[in-house]
Amino acid sequence: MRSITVDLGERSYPIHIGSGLLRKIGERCREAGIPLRSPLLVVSDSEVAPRYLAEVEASLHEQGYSVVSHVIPAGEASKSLTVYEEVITTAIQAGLDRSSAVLALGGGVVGDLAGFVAASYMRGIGFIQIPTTILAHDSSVGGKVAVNHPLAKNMVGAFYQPMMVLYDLDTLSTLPPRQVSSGLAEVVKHGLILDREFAYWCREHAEDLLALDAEALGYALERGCAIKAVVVGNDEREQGQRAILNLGHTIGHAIEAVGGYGKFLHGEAIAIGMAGSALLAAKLGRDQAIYEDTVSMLSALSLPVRLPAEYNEDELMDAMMHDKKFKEGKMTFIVPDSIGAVSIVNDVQQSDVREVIAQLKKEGSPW
Ligand SMILES: NC(=O)c1ccc[n+]([C@@H]2O[C@H](COP(=O)([O-])OP(=O)(O)OC[C@H]3O[C@@H](n4cnc5c(N)ncnc54)[C@H](O)[C@@H]3O)[C@@H](O)[C@H]2O)c1
Ligand SMILES: O=C(O)C(=O)C[C@@H](O)[C@H](O)[C@H](O)COP(=O)(O)O
Ligand SMILES: [Zn+2]
Repeated sequence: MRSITVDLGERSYPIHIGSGLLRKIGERCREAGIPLRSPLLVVSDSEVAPRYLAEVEASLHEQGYSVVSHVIPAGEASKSLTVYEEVITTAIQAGLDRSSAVLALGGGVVGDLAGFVAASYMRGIGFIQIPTTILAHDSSVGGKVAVNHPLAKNMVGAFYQPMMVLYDLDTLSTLPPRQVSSGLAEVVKHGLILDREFAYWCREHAEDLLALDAEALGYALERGCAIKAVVVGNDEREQGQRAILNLGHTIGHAIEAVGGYGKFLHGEAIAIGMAGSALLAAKLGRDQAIYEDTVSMLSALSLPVRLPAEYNEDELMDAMMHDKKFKEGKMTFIVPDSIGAVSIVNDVQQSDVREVIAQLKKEGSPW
């Protein structure tokens, strides 16, 4: 097992990454000081629960915890205010108190939703992330928790750090191939924003990563978590530099909202968004090679880099203007300066964004 610390003073916490961690969860909760008399709530989804929930519950019971589990339907549509209310109802009925904790067993959907439950139930109780997707190396670290609104992604949420992240890499072996690629989009994003060598490494090792080779995947996820931990440690509430983690998300979030949540997976939408940011970079005078390298990296990871023709430009622009990245009448984009370095550009012209969208659609279907 390897551990990385997210350094946030009194809110610091460890990310434990390794094999066989699910069966140790009970012990970890005891070590973290979660009292036995307060019930725990495990939130999971309909794909993850049949595979991994029993092991988690058994580990908690073994230590003497009383546990209630709430299983949501798998998929992005569950990151909603409706499902949020259902989970809160379970928490109240199960008698969770202010010393209780919520454990998120699943991908980013479960993590973001359960995290918002933990942040808001009785104004905040304990929270533990148990990620089971590649993508969740990103979502389980950093404390952004939220649910979606039909008009805009992650619109209702909070900054709320977990007490720990327990990343059992054994769970990743059951991920469907499309989810593997989607998760790798955020992995390569961490290279594209801050680590040139790592970004090219991802392209070189794309086949190993797609095949879930344990050594390659372990290295990639550790590197991704480490980069994220540093950025969050320096700017927890996105007052400045944390915004670089949003590379590809200005267009990506709009694609998710306009297409209907779940049509494109989050990582797929962000891949198209990262291709768009690289096109914008060329429009703003950066080297065209950035776009070519970005697209070759994403394509090697079996990710889309084009937008289907049916996506309406006005609807996408409208969605972008409801996003958190639209402030004081201006649109923010994270723009690559080179592979491994980006700038936060706060005054992107809408006409440039429209041209980028048109270009992303030019060659038709992304696959
Ligand atoms: N909070 C953040 O900082 C942050 C960062 C990145 C993404 N996100 C959010 O994360 C979400 C996407 O996360 P995701 O890609 O993990 O999606 P997800 O949680 O929907 O999981 C993807 C799919 O894989 C299934 N699954 C999960 N683990 C599995 C396993 N081990 N074996 C088999 N199937 C498994 C799930 O049931 C689901 O169908 C989006 O809502 C995105 O906005 C948040
Ligand atoms: O942690 C962050 O900060 C990120 O931006 C990570 C993103 O990958 C993630 O999708 C995040 O949820 C987007 O945040 P938002 O503030 O744009 O909703
Ligand atoms: Zn993301």
